[in-house]
Amino acid sequence: MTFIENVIPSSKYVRASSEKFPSFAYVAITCPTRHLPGPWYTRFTHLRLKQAVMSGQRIFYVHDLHEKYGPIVRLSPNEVGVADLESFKEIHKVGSKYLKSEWYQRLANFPKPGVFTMTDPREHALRRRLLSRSFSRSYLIEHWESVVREKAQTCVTKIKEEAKKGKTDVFHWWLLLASDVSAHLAFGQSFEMLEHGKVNDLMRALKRLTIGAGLMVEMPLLRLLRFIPVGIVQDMFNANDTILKGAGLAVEKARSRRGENNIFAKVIEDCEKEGEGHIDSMDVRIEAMNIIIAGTDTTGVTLTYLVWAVLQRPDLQSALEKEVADLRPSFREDELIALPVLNAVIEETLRLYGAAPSGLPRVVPQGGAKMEKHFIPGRITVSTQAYTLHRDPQIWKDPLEFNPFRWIPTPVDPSCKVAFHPFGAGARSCIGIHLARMELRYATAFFFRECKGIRLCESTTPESMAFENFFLIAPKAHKCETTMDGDVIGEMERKKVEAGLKAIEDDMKEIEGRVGKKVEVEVNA
Ligand code: HEM
Repeated sequence: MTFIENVIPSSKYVRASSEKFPSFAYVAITCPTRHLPGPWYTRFTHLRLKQAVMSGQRIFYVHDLHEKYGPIVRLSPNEVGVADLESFKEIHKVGSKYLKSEWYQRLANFPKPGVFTMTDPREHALRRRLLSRSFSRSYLIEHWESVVREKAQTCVTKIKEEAKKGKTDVFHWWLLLASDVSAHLAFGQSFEMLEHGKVNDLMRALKRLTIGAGLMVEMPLLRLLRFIPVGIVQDMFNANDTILKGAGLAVEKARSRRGENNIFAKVIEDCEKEGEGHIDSMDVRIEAMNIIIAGTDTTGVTLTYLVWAVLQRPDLQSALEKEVADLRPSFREDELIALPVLNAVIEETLRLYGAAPSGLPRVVPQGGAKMEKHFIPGRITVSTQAYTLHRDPQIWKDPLEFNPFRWIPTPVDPSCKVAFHPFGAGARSCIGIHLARMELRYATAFFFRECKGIRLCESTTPESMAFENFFLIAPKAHKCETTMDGDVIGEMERKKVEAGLKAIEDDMKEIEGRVGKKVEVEVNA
């Protein structure tokens, strides 16, 4: 690979050019996106974009470029950012010819692609149809609602116990909840991670492997690290076989007709009954892992930001606490769906803090496409990011304000409805949406019912909660501490006294300024 190919990889025109004229001038002149708006250096290289990706800043970098250059912006010679609503609809509509880019294939760290990483539309449609039935709302309600409810309740009990003793990290607990739910669905048995307060070895290994895959997709040379015989490095870059072996339990459970089945029992049954599609035992293992990867951090992070957003607004917190306090003790999801404040808070959290706001890369079909007023050539990658569309002032009133009441009454403005896509859109939208919403509703309801008056700890600040963006977002500090310890009224009184003393100090300074000398005052508390 020449230097130029390294800077602009996997591009035919660069390969041809580097053989003849290995010069930047040639690259800039032949760049297929040279006519589009964007910083000058993006005609030559993807390095600036890559730097943003590797430092966890991609959504901010791309968002700033849209603010500066408009809804269509060149991000690298082969990639274009799109924040235009009409183009977004075209790219993600059902039956779209814009297919997932090879980025997803490179992300697949297993021997075969699964539903998330498949790029071939026919292969994907067959697999998706098989899995969809197990993720439909009616199937989930019939078979899994009680499991989700029970786990959300256990999780909140743990949070409350810890919060009363001092402080509790809700980020840790929400991740455990989502992990426990996904694993139970995939394996057909509870790993009791909530009960133990920590993830099990298989989940820990899977997490490391996912981090490794995320790094390798950006820096393919890291694959060489597979040969370094150090435990943590092996876990990140070479643990596929061990993990897939562990995932064999998913197959076992699905094939046994005894005891608790997992979601694949239905998939295999349908597959055998109707003879449509094919899913072998390796596919089941891979999909089991995919569901855990796709269903854990997404839900855990979203719940964490929900708590963070609400606890900063005492009026909203009281309204939510009151709404869920009125539920009957054995409430079900149907009743939660009818609660206006609870659902509005979830929607607004998904708008500003949904865990997957990054660019979703798709390839422009052959022949190219017109987007806004620009022509985008075929085979160029276009990516739309929810982070930008969810903050577009042309679509949302006061877009940066966390205001759940914009969702009441529904339906909201039609363009908001189109632009709102925390779960993606079209044929590749999130298959776990009903499960995720069920978890969000139960966890939020139990939390604000059981943990009345819970507060953010001083360690939880806008800086600690700033986004780190590695495809998903997460709080920079990797924690979100809350507390129910101490006397809330006393705490409020202390704050009032402090505010009063500050006001007196300010007045004194002003008087001193006027009289031109220091004034002594005695405060008797
Ligand atoms: C709040 C929680 C969640 C959010 C914000 C979320 C978000 C998303 C988004 C944006 C996509 C589209 C990705 C793309 O186009 O590249 C997606 C796809 C997907 N999600 Fe989720 N997700 C959540 C929860 C879940 C859960 C609980 C599961 C399963 C247990 C799940 C499984 C999947 C799968 C398998 C796909 C790929 C679908 C396909 O390509 O056909 N997600 N999700």
